[in-house]
Amino acid sequence: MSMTVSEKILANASGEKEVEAGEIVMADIDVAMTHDLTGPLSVESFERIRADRVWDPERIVVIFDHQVPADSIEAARNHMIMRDFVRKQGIGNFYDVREGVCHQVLPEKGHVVPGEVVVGTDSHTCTHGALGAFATGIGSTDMAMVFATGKLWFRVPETLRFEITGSLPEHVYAKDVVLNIIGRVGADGATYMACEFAGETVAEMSVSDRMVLSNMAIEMGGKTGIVEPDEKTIRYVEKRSGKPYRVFKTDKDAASLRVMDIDVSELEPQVSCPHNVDNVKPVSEVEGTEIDQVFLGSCTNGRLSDLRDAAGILKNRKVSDDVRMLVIPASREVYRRALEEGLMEIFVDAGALVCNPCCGPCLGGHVGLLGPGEVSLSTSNRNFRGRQGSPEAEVYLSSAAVAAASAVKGKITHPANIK
Ligand SMILES: CC(C)[C@H](C(=O)O)[C@@H](O)C(=O)O
Ligand code: SF4
Repeated sequence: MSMTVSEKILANASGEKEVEAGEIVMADIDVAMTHDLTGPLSVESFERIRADRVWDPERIVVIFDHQVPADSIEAARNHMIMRDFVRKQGIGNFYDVREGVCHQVLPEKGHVVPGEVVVGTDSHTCTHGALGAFATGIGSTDMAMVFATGKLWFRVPETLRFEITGSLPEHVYAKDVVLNIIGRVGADGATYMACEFAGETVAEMSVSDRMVLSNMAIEMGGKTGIVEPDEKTIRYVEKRSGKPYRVFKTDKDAASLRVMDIDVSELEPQVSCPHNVDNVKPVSEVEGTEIDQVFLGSCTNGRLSDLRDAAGILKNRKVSDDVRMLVIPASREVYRRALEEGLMEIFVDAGALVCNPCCGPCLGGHVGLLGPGEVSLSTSNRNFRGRQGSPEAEVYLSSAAVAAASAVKGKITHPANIK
């Protein structure tokens, strides 16, 4: 039977020859990730169901990223609960406060390979689909069951495949592509679907750019965001992981497959406007909007290429006196490489604040919150009311290049217009 890549992975994981969209399967979990914010509830539920030992400590990854270093007594207590769990269960894959955002660190450290089923107690776990895995966010209580049994049930999703063609114009990035798609499809337009990103534009993209696409699949309701593995994926994975992998691809005549064609050759930089991610406009329509803060970072756009794009614009320029700019590398590896390349010097000289790798103000729980009436331009993935602090603040979302150009001007600016 013809199947999509997601169906093939779920069939393989549940010991079936074939599965169909809509069917319920019980799948073996390859990687189970939890973090400092949602982990304590999983641990509590695990104890409540009287589970004693986790099914396989090697398949569990625990990472602290949302509130690091601890910014409250409650956060410190959460860290203690998780450190204790890790110790008791003998979990070796543990990243304490220093490593960065889960969705960057897991791929970087080789925890994810093509063909796997990856679950995490975080909605942006879909990011890992960029490596050809079926990756999805689950609830903390579901995770307790995964910890205990190594299995989880899934309804096999239908697939919505975006066939993306055309070369990206200057100043246009993966972020613009995915914002444009979300603007067209709507925040609930792909609910419970496997969003598949394909076509020549995706083939041209680096693995890190593909992660931007997969990362935002959840913002249109997607169950996962997946890219079929190719040589770039294999190269990325072989450099970082010794795990065996399986390459699955979509059969074009799979019954559950819907295809949407997207041509990006004329695309302008895109901005998602308050207070919904699908309120997407070309930058020219919002150019000149005054901003108070720029946040360059997160699991969407805190990677080395984003820091490079921003530094390219900030070099020999200054962040506007009216703007606070926060630069938060997505991981320690990104931080380290940015240091080596001299990018951090550029940010500091421009007047930006560089923080330790973490989620930062992305979900309004840690550093750099907004006050009432303030406006933020952020490279992250959500702009709901109150997302980065005050419910009376406004959050716009963009690429790293638009964020950097706007930081210089103090208002939303097309990167071509900074001279
Ligand atoms: C804290 C966590 C539950 C949450 C998520 O699931 O996505 C966060 O990472 C976010 O981005 O809103
Ligand atoms: S960076 Fe933002 S979106 Fe990503 S995991 Fe952290 S809080 Fe969630």
